[in-house]
Amino acid sequence: MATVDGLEVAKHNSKKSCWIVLESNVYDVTSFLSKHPGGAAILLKQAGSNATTEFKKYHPLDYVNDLPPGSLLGAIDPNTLGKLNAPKESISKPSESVDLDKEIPHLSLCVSCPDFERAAKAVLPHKSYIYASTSANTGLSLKTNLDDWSRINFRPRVMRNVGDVDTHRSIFGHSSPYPFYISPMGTLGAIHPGAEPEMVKGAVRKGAHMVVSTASTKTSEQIMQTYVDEAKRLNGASPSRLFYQYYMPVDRKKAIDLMHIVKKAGYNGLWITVDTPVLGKRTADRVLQAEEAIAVGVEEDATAEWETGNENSFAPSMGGRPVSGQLSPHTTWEDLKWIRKEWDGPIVLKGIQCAEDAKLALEYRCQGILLSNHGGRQLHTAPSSLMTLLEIRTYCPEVIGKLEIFLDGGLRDGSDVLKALCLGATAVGVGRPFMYALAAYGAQGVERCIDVLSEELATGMRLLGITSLDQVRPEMVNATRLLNEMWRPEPVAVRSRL
Ligand code: HEM
Ligand SMILES: Cc1cc2nc3c(=O)[nH]c(=O)nc-3n(C[C@H](O)[C@H](O)[C@H](O)COP(=O)(O)O)c2cc1C
Repeated sequence: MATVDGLEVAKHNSKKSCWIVLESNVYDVTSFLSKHPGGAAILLKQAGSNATTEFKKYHPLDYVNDLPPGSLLGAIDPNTLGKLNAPKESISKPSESVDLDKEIPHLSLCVSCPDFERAAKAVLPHKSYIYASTSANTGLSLKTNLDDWSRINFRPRVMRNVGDVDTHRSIFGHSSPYPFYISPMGTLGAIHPGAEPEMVKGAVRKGAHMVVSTASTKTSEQIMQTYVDEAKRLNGASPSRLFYQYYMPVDRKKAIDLMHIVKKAGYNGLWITVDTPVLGKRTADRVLQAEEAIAVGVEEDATAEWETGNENSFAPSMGGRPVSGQLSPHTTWEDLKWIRKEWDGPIVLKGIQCAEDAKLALEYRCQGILLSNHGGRQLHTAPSSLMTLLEIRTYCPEVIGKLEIFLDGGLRDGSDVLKALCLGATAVGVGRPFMYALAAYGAQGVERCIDVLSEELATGMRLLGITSLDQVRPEMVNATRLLNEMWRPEPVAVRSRL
């Protein structure tokens, strides 16, 4: 392979000709600028420079194989690395990389979930914090998620000998000390240098289950390897299991290949995300991208080239842009038939938002449903998962007991977990609190966040008058306020009295 001089690379630093160094190779990404789902600006900031560190925050290295043929120009001459440009400064406030030296609160000061968000905000680059914290449109779905938990109250019983409590629950036969798991979240490399493996370490050390995102920074195999290594280090003592969140590639062959990779790697179940036929409107991310583009002198089109096509092989993740090819607007219930042929383990549909679809999931022989509105990042004013659970209890209660029922969205306290369980949930997913804990403290933060939720749960159980999660009952909560607002079918024929 030819050797390229650093001085030559440095000259190709504009949108007319944009070269970057990744690991030891030089790539011409000029024709890729308008196709990059992360936008042209982020590549142009690296034009003529070594983009490896920045690249690794977002992508596994094998992404370079998806550059157009002919992009690889040769190996960078190692003696000329000093002649490369320095990457252009980002406009992101306060800094572009995770700065672990920044003043963050001592971990012991994190005693409830919101404390992790404050710590993360102090340490995260502005762009990463926006990615993690924001939601769709004006943010109303996220607000509903958070609010609805406070609209249900407990109905506690007293004098019940609550000395010892057991918080164990199983997901598809895999027992865990907790009835909550870590929700799948993409692009953790932008949150912590250790990315998904760092999150896995925290989960395994505490015995919590975790669902791994298709849009991860590391490959599914690398993430599983960390799990295996960490479990081995603990002499197999951790009951943790990894499940896989699946964004189905449009291309059938790629979709099947991905399932085979995941199965071979040893994931214990497939969480198929179904609330994402297109990406929701990620308002804050889009503003940020536009600001970045203006700062490097490119105007991002409202619809870039890659948004109009149908095919590529990638997952949606960070940023305000949809990635075509992975978000298939054409998916239907019938697809579950061929998926079932390829995947013989448990299937959970992630993103069920009404009773009718819960019933369909049962008819299509899924093993579980996850009631979720994607953390408020998809449909503007979508229902909270709690509201969907009440609908299911009212209109198709037979689903509960036949399917494993999961909920996520806005859970920020162990007592929220308890409320969901009282109403029939098998277990719940928690997203952002773990992301924030990872951002500020790495695996240790993840462990701490598990402890916080677990302690709140155990205290809640005692004060509610139960000692095991087998004792939870719907009459232990008062859900009247939410029930009053629950969807009801239109009366069939209302005759006018006028
Ligand atoms: C060289 C080949 C590259 C390919 C094939 C590629 C591909 C992609 C794809 C498919 C996405 C969509 C989401 C995802 O799967 O994560 C994406 C997003 C993104 N990429 Fe790249 N990328 C490349 C280089 C880079 C480089 C060098 C950087 C940074 C310097 C970068 C930064 C980003 C960011 C930040 C996003 C998220 C969107 C945003 O927040 O703006 N990419 N890229
Ligand atoms: C930053 C971020 C990234 C996410 N990435 C994914 C993803 O890649 N796949 C997916 O199915 N859900 C994704 N989600 C949704 C979560 O799995 C989950 O539904 C949601 O975060 C739960 O809400 P909570 O964050 O309020 O706990 C993401 C959520 C956030 C906040």
